[in-house]
Amino acid sequence: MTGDVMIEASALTKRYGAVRALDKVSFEVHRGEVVGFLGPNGAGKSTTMRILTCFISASAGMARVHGYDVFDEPLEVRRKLGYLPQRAPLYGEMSVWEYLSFVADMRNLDRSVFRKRMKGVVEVCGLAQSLGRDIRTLSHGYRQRVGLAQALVHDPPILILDEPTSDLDPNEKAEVIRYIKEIGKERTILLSTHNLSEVETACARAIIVSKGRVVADGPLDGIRARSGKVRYVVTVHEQKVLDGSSGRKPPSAEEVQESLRKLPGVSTVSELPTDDKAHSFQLLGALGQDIRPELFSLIVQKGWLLLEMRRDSQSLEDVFKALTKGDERRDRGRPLIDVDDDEDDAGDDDDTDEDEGDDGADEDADEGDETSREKTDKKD
Ligand SMILES: Nc1ncnc2c1ncn2[C@@H]1O[C@H](COP(=O)(O)OP(=O)(O)OP(=O)(O)O)[C@@H](O)[C@H]1O
Repeated sequence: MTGDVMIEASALTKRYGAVRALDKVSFEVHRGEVVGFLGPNGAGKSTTMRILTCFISASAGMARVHGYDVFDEPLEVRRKLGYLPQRAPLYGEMSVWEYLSFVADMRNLDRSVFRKRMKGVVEVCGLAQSLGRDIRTLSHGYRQRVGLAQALVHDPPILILDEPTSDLDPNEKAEVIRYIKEIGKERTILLSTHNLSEVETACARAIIVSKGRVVADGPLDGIRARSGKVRYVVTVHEQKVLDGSSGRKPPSAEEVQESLRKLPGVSTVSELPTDDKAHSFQLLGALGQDIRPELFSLIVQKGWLLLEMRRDSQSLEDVFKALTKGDERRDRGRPLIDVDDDEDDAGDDDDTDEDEGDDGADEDADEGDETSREKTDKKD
């Protein structure tokens, strides 16, 4: 293994027939990091994760997990990682304990090692009260906890979690994220999600993919600052003016907007909805400039009654939207436009359904889904 790189993807490309799902995706995840893997629907998150976990092969490029090549050394890779796919591979008729011991058997774990390990796993996933219950009787949130537990049974140093909180209610989401944070204290985690607040809670770094490409990779603060803009929110009273400005009339929204727009350094002014008797506006300005003094002078000079003024860097959500704009992928596919790397892909140009996984259970159902989705895409 080179240094402490635990996951390495280098120029990963994946084609499903005419669809280029991944286009030279490269990134590294280091020991101890909890990295958010973000992207809109169809951006290529699951495809990347399925390659890293040896469930499908790439059309081109290279990936290593804990220093092992996912194509040449899949058994070592699987030993080193725990994987929670989008739909956890669970057997509803088994109890939680039966299921986890079944997973341990699949992994050839010694019984005594399994029992010892279960203590920690059960605690960190909050399953102590549910071990005897049939999985089918559990809520979504608890099922995801069982999914997390199965990924931890063999004590892997690396976890790959594919949208572990989708389908959960807000309380369940918060719970699962709490468990992930706890687990992340001792492991390296790649966590895919649509939920930006989850990334802000659990991760210090994020990788954003869009249309099969990495469009941002770095600490969250760096990504937020990427837009090069800061945001100001200014709110003034709709019906009152500043004390001592009695001769003046309260401003109209148009007047406020027009005056704000004229301030030097302001690039965009947009009105924000508000329930109060107020006019509220969002302004965008350059990152290196602070226009609050000018804003304040303007407001005093006009005699407006200021209710709120704040300045903050753009939110992760703003940057995410800007970076992934137009990537709705409603067609769930992206046609192959350039074919510049054909020579890399000899013999693997038209990957069809190719789950190589042996995780059983619902994974089989996934495979069926994929086959039919692939057929639909091909027909289209
Ligand atoms: N088996 C398949 N056959 C054909 N196309 C596929 C297959 N699996 C994925 N795709 C396509 O590859 C692209 C990337 O899909 P992927 O599932 O990796 O995205 P994602 O970012 O995980 O999306 P989501 O958040 O919706 O799960 C999409 O256009 C999708 O339609």
